Amino acid sequence: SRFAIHYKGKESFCKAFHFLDVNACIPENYLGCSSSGLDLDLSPADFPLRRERNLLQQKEREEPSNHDPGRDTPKGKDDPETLSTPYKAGLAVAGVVVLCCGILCPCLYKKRKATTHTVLEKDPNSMDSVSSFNATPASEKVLPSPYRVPPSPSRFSPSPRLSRLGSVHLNLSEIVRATHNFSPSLQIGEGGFGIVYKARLDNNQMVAIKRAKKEYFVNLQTEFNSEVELLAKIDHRNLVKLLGYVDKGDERLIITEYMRNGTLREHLDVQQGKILDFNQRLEISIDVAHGLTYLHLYAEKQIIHRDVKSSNILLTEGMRAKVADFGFARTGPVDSDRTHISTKVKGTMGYLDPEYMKTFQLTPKSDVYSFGILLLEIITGRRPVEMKKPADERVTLRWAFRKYEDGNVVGMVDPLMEEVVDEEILFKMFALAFQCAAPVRTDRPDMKAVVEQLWGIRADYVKGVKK
Ligand SMILES: Nc1ncnc2c1ncn2[C@@H]1O[C@H](COP(=O)(O)OP(=O)(O)OP(=O)(O)O)[C@@H](O)[C@H]1O
Repeated sequence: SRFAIHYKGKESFCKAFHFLDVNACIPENYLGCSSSGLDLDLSPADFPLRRERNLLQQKEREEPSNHDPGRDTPKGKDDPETLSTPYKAGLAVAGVVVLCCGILCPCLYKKRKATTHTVLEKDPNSMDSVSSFNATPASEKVLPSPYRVPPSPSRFSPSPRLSRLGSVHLNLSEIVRATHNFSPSLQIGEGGFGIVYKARLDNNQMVAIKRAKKEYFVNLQTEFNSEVELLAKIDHRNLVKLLGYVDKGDERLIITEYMRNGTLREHLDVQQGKILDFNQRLEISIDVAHGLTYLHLYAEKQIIHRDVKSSNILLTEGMRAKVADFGFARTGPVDSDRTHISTKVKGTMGYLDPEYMKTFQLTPKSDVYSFGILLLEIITGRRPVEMKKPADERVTLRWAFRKYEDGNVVGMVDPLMEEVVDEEILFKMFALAFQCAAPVRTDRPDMKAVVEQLWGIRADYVKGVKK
């Protein structure tokens, strides 16, 4: 019966082995091949995940944009030689209007200038200082599928505004004061986007402030806009809340709620002092699954996070988990009859969906894949790739599935966790992780189904604990 319960997980993962063997996907990519089209040029010696992510970003920076608006402008319309007389008359009227604006604008500008460094004001117009997020540029085709359920019109209504968000009135001088002029003593971390500081605002609220690195400034502009635009539309207890931003001069700052207990990865590494027990790990998994379900199904626009990993899961004082870092996130297909977006591969190696890497087709199921890898990480404590282990044990997904097939789920549990967990519960957790990490996205459950399975596992676990 155990086999029957977990069969789907096994079947999917057997296909995974086949897929990975055929495409030489896992080990080779990590060791420097570029079967997916990404020239990652990685070697075991310089494997740190951050480096890979930076390489992916760097690769993207190197790619010239193929939708230069200047180049795309059709000749004729803007060419004065080819304009008709009524068109010229129209231009003359437009010229007068522009002249009037030229006279009036300095007055209007003066009025606006006072608010340019204020962030997320209650007035929805304060968003004007953020460049709009281009969800589907010309190069990112959206392909049709007959399977997608039509979304409700409200979910995809255009130009969502920020007025419903709680807001913090911030300006640069307040942030400079709160961070003691970006003092290293207040630094709490550093990521691909820049340095993160903690700070106490004038209203006594603790916040985290991400400051873009100036040297990467131009290249990170899209990432900044993406993070701000997406975070601004989101309000869910399992997603880190945006409190404000500054986009002024050469400063780009994102202010989010401060998460006192740091990242999930830090806890798995016991850097915060206490070992996570099984119940905490299960609750964290459920929280993350809730957050992702919200992004995929219930947000105003479908959002695909693209960088689900343990260092992007932050924990509150009460050890509730929230998904953070929306720098790579993007909106899903806009039309109801579309299922995926063709786009550049972004994310962190080890968590990246192999089908997305191969086909460049992004769907919410890429997040499901990353969640599967995260689930393995949560139960075993291992990173997705453990470079210090012998070659055949390095890739956690492979290592875990082999043990699972041998029926040795107990032997896979994080050795730091001393608690004895019922074997049946562990089988279910691993089976779910393998389903999520199936190589083909159609074999993966959606996040809502994942949540339901996790609820079932929690119910069984609680029953077992009460016995
Ligand atoms: N809201 C927050 N509250 C508390 N700590 C935070 C917060 N945001 C970020 N941090 C800390 O700052 C570190 C860097 O975060 P950031 O999101 O910039 O990068 P990352 O996700 O770790 O790496 P990368 O951006 O390369 O994926 C995190 O690992 C975490 O320790």
